[in-house]
Amino acid sequence: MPGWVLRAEGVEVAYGEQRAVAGVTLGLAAGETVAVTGSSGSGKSSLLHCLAGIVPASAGTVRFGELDYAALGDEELSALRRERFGYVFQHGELLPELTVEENAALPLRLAGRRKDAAHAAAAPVLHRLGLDALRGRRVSRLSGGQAQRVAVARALVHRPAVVFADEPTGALDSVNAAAVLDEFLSLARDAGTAVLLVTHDEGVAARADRRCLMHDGHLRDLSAVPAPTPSADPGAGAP
Ligand SMILES: Nc1ncnc2c1ncn2[C@@H]1O[C@H](COP(=O)(O)OP(=O)(O)OP(=O)(O)O)[C@@H](O)[C@H]1O
Repeated sequence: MPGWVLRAEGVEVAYGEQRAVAGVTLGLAAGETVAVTGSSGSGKSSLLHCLAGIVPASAGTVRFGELDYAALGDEELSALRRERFGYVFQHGELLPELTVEENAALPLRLAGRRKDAAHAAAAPVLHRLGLDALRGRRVSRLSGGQAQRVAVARALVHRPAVVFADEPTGALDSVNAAAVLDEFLSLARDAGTAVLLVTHDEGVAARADRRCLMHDGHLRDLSAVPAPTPSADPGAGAP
């Protein structure tokens, strides 16, 4: 078994009577990208929010390394989310009045890094994402594709262990979506960051290392090696 950076076992997420996630076991290895697809309402976002420590599991366990979320206090869980995780959501959720580099450097500033140092650390990430010329521009004045690149930079700038991405390119046209996704995943792989990617888009999912399908709260690993099917003729191939 690989050394999982994140591991969910028998996880359930319930909203009152409704069980959105119904017993999911999933591990993420360092540097690995796992895509979860499934129809609307199948529980993809609920699973992602639970693994990200945003929504509590109503049953089962989620562990980051050896750390069991259920054993962490609110402060510890917030610190884990802020320092070890990154997030890319469909609508970026950037701060529109801040500049590109201020947004990208935010996780480092929240971790107590001084402005100059935080911006210096953000520079190579912005460069990889083709944002050099836009560093001083307010996010409110960017195109959708540019803003989503900034969201990717912000998710990765602090070299998190895991990035959670929910329809990360859902607001972009297909050309922009493919370009942003490629840059995102190659930056994450280079940094050894695991990515949990939730999408309904088969083209997006096809870029992941491993694919899982969510259906009615249950998860199936589509990359798992199928059990060998018994030969129709047991004697075939025998000497
Ligand atoms: N905060 C909530 N309160 C109550 N029910 C919720 C809540 N969030 C999700 N649900 C319900 O849980 C089920 C799973 O929703 P979820 O958003 O996880 O699915 P999804 O696969 O991500 O869907 P989509 O692709 O449409 O985003 C749905 O029936 C949804 O209505």
